[in-house]
Amino acid sequence: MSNSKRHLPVTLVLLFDRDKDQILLGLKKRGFGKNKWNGFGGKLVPGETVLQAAMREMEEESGVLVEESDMIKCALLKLENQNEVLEIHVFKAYNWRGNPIETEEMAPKWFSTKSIPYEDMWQEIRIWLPQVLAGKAIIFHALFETNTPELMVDDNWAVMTDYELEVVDFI
Ligand SMILES: COc1nc(N)nc2c1ncn2[C@H]1C[C@H](O)[C@@H](COP(=O)(O)OP(=O)(O)OP(=O)(O)O)O1
Repeated sequence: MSNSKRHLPVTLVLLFDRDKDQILLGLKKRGFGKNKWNGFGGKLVPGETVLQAAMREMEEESGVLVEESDMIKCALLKLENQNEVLEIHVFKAYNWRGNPIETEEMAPKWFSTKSIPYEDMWQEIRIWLPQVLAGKAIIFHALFETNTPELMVDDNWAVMTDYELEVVDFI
């Protein structure tokens, strides 16, 4: 990986209802990743830690409050294209306050963990999410090719050309 590329940290929170074996996903209503299902998260604001950003974005996008102590770090995704490395800090949570509501950015929906809508999600999720569902902590590094216009499917994240997935004890 090139260290000279811009590294952009963002957060992603996955909420699990253990009793019902369900995961909360949101359909992105606008901007980057519009019409894709994903967890809840986004960019850090200046002065914020990754954990603070994860809590804030979760509440802003879903109306659900997850306490800091209930955020469990479960994955670090390093998604690299020609220009930058998107570093996605992924947390899972089993405890929260409030009920999910539709917001300006996301329309939430509970899914059985056995029927995740992978076909309507970012392409790399189907590779790493099953590991997280199995209770593993992972570091995932993927390379994306962006200069093949005829293959462009996801804006700047056209085609994943290679990846490594490492199961780790902690992140
Ligand atoms: C490129 O592939 C991606 N894969 C996955 N799994 N998740 C992604 C990918 N690209 C973005 N995301 C996720 C990571 C974050 O949770 C959000 C970023 O969303 P956004 O760019 O809208 O960030 P915000 O801070 O909410 O943006 P604005 O407030 O400026 O709208 O998407």
